[in-house]
Amino acid sequence: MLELDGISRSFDGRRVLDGISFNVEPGRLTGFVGSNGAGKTTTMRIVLGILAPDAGTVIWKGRPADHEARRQFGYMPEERGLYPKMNSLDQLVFLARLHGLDAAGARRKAVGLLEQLGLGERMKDKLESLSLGNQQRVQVAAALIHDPVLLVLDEPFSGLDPVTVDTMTTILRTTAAGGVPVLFSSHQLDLVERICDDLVIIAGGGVVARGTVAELRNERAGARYRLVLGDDAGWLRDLDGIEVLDVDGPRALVELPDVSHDQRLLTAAVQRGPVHEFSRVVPALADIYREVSK
Ligand SMILES: Nc1ncnc2c1ncn2[C@@H]1O[C@H](COP(=O)(O)OP(=O)(O)OP(=O)(O)O)[C@@H](O)[C@H]1O
Repeated sequence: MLELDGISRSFDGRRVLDGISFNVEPGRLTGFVGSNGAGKTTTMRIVLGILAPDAGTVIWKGRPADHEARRQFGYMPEERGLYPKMNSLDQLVFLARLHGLDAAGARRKAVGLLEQLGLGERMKDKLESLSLGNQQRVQVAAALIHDPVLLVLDEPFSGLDPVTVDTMTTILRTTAAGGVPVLFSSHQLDLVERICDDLVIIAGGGVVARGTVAELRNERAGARYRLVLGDDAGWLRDLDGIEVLDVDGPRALVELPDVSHDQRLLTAAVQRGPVHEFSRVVPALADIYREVSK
């Protein structure tokens, strides 16, 4: 539904984005990952129309995104940008009115969102008096105040404790479940791996990997297997065509010529005795990230 097609952008003659293309599908959480300075914020700003690309197109529902389409996008910028001295309710009412709601409608919407985000009791407190996690919730509320058709968030999880991470995750999931494409950047790979449906990794100005987390992990999994047997696994060294990488008592790590040999290995192990664990070693997202970002 959101499509980035060949987006390029330079600053002071230095090319930061060089033909970035990927899609963000409705109803899915897409994680956007890349090292510091890889160009995530620049990409998001281009999606929102805050920055213009030197080349390429942002396409929304099959057409180049124009001002009208972008008015309906929701954005939580890296620099946040709400007023610290104003209370949450007033800020949200103000934003809702900018989006065309009347006074009563704006208030209803703002109160509803704040209550949904667990801030009902604090809505009259100045933003600066709230904890970082609660401030972040207000920032998300600001991005959601006009029921956006697309939600883009720059590092929404940064600085949050595990409980607030869960609240933020629920907010993003609920938004996605309503059919909204959600794109968020993060440096917390374990978190990205856990919550996102699709993943885009950028490095060196381009997209170096994209797909579902499972696809990316399975594509890069070799034919390496971990076994935990009933007793010493040293006998695996005598099996033809199997490279034993490590044996530690009943535990072993082996490499097969390819995955089609796995049943032969399993059968041999079962014939010898109990098999407590037999699993293909699949790389973690952090390993994939390291590999593709080199
Ligand atoms: N307005 C600007 N003028 C000059 N250079 C810029 C500008 N905006 C971004 N850059 C440069 O472009 C590169 C990409 O920056 P960007 O903020 O998009 O990266 P990022 O992936 O979001 O990084 P981080 O993870 O650290 O937030 C950086 O080298 C940055 O210094």
